[in-house]
Amino acid sequence: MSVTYRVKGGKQLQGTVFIQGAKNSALPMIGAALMASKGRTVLRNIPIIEDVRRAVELAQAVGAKADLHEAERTLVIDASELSSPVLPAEIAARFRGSFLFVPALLHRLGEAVIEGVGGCNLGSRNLDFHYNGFKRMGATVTEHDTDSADGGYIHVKVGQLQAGTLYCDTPSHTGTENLVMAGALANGTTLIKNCALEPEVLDNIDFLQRMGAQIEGGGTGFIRVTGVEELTAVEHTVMPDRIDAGVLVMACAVTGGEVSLVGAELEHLGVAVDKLEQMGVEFSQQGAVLQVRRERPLRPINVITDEYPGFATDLQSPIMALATQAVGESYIYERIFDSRFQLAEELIRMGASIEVAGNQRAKVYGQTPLRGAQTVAHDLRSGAALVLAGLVAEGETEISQAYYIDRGHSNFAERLTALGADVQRETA
Ligand SMILES: CC(=O)N[C@H]1[C@@H](OP(=O)(O)OP(=O)(O)OC[C@H]2O[C@@H](n3ccc(=O)[nH]c3=O)[C@H](O)[C@@H]2O)O[C@H](CO)[C@@H](O)[C@@H]1O
Ligand SMILES: C=C(OP(=O)(O)O)C(=O)O
Repeated sequence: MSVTYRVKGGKQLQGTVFIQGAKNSALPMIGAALMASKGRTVLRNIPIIEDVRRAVELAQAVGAKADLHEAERTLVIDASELSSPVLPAEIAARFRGSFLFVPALLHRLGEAVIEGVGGCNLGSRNLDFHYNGFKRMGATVTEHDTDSADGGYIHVKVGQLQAGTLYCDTPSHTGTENLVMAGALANGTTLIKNCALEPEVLDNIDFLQRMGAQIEGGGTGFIRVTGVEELTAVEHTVMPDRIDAGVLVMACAVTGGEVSLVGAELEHLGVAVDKLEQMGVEFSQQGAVLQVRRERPLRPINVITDEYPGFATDLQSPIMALATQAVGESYIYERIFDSRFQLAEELIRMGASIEVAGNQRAKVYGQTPLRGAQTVAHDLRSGAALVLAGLVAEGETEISQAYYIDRGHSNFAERLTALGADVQRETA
């Protein structure tokens, strides 16, 4: 099935929009739920996105019962019987979060067979911190035909994971989550150094603690996990998605509108708030509602992506689109991924003036009028960013390969349309 978005520009966004549950919280929680050997896990505020649908299919493929109640945004998982250690390529290679199933398979079945890992193509996306951690805990990791056309598979095997001293060379988001989950049912106390501080990592630790895991130090660079005998199925509400919120803030800002975001938390946006304020976006948090507006002309900005609370790399593409409408020269330095600028060529096709130097530095010269064009979403956030560009472009912007948008933003076209935009989603 191919998905295309069509955006007709020129409408100011006004009104109220609901922020979805966080993709990057929900996915590790689905992996963690497979560690409960009895009972039913209930995850509320689950985002209804393609990555979650794939995660549900993957949970079913390894033998769990997983029912996604879309209208209730609730996922119920019964992992009392797991039957297969195989993460099949046709599902696992379609999203990054598939790799978050590995600790549960190691604990429950003593092995995991990884036929593929997907996710946005952003340059190198190594997994050495994860594999090295599993090895330090006693696992063997064997590659089988990984150079072949079908990619082969990786086999991780262990009797029982043993506690160890582990580390991430840089504070990897899913790396931290996987090592914490590996420690949760291991024999002894595991120390993990240089951990990620992202709010979703903390949400997942909170979930694991409810399940009975003994974890200390979440939110610091050092996490200590003392393995327990078993984890219990519990109920948890997934935190709001700060990237979904950031994208919608920028959608409002690019059109010069005024929008209330229900469920968005300013603090979760980290440095992005300060950068957007410098550009001329006004924020006011009233309880669980974040009010956003932009009246004055947008000012240019310098952005360096960084781990939380730095400027999130997942908001780098949207701010590139926004910067095309700022008056002056903006500078973007992408530090986290080594190839996350494929958006630039698409924005240039729409009339933007952007210079990319090497793979990680870009200058955006604004303000340039944008015109509708045929564009391609190269990954999730570049797809969302093209929708933002389309909101201020003259005429119609077509975004193909838009399955990527559906991977991470639920009902994106409908939510923008409810704010007054003209965005259509088509499938063929
Ligand atoms: C499902 C999920 O949560 N995805 C998020 C997660 O991805 P993900 O967890 O894959 O991102 P990481 O934080 O692990 O990766 C960041 C950088 O570290 C490098 N690295 C990572 C692990 C490793 O073992 N070796 C290594 O070299 C990667 O190549 C990359 O350059 O964090 C990213 C960075 O905030 C976000 O963009 C993604 O939305
Ligand atoms: C890079 C992203 O996701 P993933 O890690 O799931 O590919 C993203 O959410 O922008």
